[in-house]
This record gives sequence, C-alpha cells and structure tokens, in this order.
Amino acid sequence: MGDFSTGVNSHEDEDLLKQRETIMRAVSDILVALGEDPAREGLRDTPKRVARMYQDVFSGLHEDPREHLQTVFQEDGHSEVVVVRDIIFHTMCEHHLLPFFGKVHVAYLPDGGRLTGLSKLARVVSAVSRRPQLQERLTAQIADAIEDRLKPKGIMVMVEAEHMCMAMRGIKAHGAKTVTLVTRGLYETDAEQRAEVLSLLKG
Ligand SMILES: Nc1nc2c(ncn2[C@@H]2O[C@H](COP(=O)(O)OP(=O)(O)OP(=O)(O)O)[C@@H](O)[C@H]2O)c(=O)[nH]1
Ligand SMILES: [Zn+2]
Repeated sequence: MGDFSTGVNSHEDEDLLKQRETIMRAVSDILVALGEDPAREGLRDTPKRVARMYQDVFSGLHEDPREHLQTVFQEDGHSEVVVVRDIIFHTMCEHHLLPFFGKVHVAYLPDGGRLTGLSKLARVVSAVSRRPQLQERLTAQIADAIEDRLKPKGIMVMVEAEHMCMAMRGIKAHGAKTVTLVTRGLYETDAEQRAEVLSLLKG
C-alpha cells in the first residue's frame, strides 16, 4: 500500500479527511486490480488526486440547490419571461461515473414580480451537477428548485449534453447529443406560450 498521508490542515473537517482516505484506498485497490503499480513515480500521488477530485465533483451531494435561490427580488409589475441560455455544466453519469457535460437553458415566467438574481440560476445548475447524475433528473431538479422558491407561473428547463459513457466506451457514438426538457405550469398547458418560450430556449 502507498502512503496515504493527505496533507490536510488540522482544522479541516475530520469526516472529509476520513472520506478522502477511504477513496484513496479504493483507488489504489483499483490500480492494483488493473495490474498497475500504485507505488511507481507517476501514480504515487494519483489516489490522493483522484480522491480530491471526487470530493470536489461530488461536493453537491448534500447541498440543497434551493439554498441558492434565497435572494428573491420583488419587482412589481415585472411579468415578462426571463431566459438564461448557455449555462455550461459538467457532471458524472451515475451508471459509469464518466462525465457528461453541455449546456442548460432556463426560462421562467415570474408571478407577483418575484425574481431571482441571474447568477443564482447558474448556482442551482452547479449544485445539482456536483453529484452522480442522470440527465433527466438534473433537468427536473433545476425546475424543482425554481418552482419551490419562486413559484413562477411557468418554467422550462432544457439540457443538451454529451455523455462520455456513450463516446469513450460501449456504443462509441461520438458527438451524439441528448436533449431533455422539463416544463411546468403555464408552459405545460398553454400551447402558444410553450411554443414561444421553446423558440427562445433554442436560441
Ligand atoms: N436515461 C439516461 N440514461 C443514461 C444516462 N447516462 C447514461 N445512461 C445510460 O445508462 C444505460 C446503462 O445501461 P446498462 O445496460 O445497465 O449498462 P451498459 O452495459 O454499460 O450499457 P451500454 O452503454 O449500452 O454499454 C446506458 O444505456 C447509458 O447510455 C442519463 O443521464 N440518462
Ligand atoms: Zn453512463
């Protein structure tokens, strides 16, 4: 077994340290199982790097995305659709732990002048991305957070992504794009409004 000293400052959370050591051991075991030598120069720090990377890319697991929508502005009389396009995200598919990544487009129709800061929508995307994911669930979780906090008249969330598990392995369908769409409220029931906001999301 390699050296599992982690170099974490004493004030860092004890649980995070334990978690990091557990991941490091597991990564080292995988390298050995693959026939690699985790003690060789190039791999010596790999378990530590991978552990830190996993702790980072999965750091949204216990985060409530709604926390980012606490900033709600009251802007009376504002009832036009708000669209934020091209929010870049990266996440990990929960089936293979390989990345999938792409763009999120969000639209909501405010009710009672309730608006949120534009950056907060990107923060919600970041929170739900930092966990093992499915594209369909990522899309729904963004809509859920907006619905819960802003209670808008309508929501549409579109996610376009490329899945490395479809490109690097398996079917090897390079460049295939998966598009998922979640609609809520007025955008579910009103065909005209739905068509209008859909064309805005597509850009
Ligand atoms: N619906 C959905 N499927 C996903 C997502 N990410 C990966 N997958 C799919 O999850 C499926 C898992 O299928 P399995 O048959 O259990 O696994 P597998 O043998 O590795 O499948 P192949 O990729 O077809 O080789 C695959 O079809 C993946 O393409 C996602 O975000 N949403
Ligand atoms: Zn996958």
